[in-house]
Amino acid sequence: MTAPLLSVEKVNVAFGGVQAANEAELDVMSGEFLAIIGPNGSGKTTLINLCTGYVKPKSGTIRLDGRDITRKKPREITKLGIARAFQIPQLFGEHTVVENLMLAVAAHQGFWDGWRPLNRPDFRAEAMRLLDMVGLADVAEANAATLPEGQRKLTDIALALALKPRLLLLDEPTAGVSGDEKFPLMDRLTAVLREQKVTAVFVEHDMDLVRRYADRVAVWNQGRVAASGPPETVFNDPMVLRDVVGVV
Ligand SMILES: Nc1ncnc2c1ncn2[C@@H]1O[C@H](COP(=O)(O)OP(=O)(O)OP(=O)(O)O)[C@@H](O)[C@H]1O
Repeated sequence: MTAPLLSVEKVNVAFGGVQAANEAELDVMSGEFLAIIGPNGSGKTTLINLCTGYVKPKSGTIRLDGRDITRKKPREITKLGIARAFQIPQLFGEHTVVENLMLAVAAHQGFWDGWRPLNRPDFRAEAMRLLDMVGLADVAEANAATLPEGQRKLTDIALALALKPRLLLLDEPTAGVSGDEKFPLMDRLTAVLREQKVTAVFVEHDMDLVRRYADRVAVWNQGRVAASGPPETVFNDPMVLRDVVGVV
């Protein structure tokens, strides 16, 4: 059997009396598009924080391609290949879209030291390549603050791809996006990730999106996976329907 790209092994973390990860176990296979669903407060964002180094577990191990990354800093984890797209895209609104991308490209290449000129042709070319990939070349010169939410999300994805990740973690990629924009956004996102061979884990509350886009669903409940499998199996599980889908 192939080894998982990411493995979460018996991970525990508590905040006060809340057990946000409770002997959590999860394997993510290379090439998967895995959805994480579950009730509010069940630990979905904590899982992302653990895998990106923003929260350290009390016990347990997290591995990327077999390598222990449990105690590594967020920057080191990014370098090893895990990127994250935030629920609320963090863009420099007063700068153009392409300038935002150029900063990410420069940072990834180690040029983020505040004085080197960032406006290099090679940074711009790479930034434009990434924007083209997510379908935003036309708005490259627009101020980031003027973009509609769906395009802001795609810009955020392009920023994450600038880091050349093997695994991308997305916390509610369509949160705040209008109903009309959701499906085109997810179509573009999944196409780009498959084309770039990036494995993805996405936390999602919209079950229509999960049914349509996930290869596999992991149902989070009380800090651990309560069920997992292809969408058609998971959404026919009476426990999931009763305890999770009814409340998400
Ligand atoms: N940094 C923190 N400090 C204190 N408590 C936290 C922290 N992070 C998470 N928690 C708590 O841990 C539990 C799990 O939170 P988490 O955000 O991971 O859940 P979630 O499943 O992502 O919820 P939602 O669907 O509402 O985003 C919650 O009770 C939350 O209040």
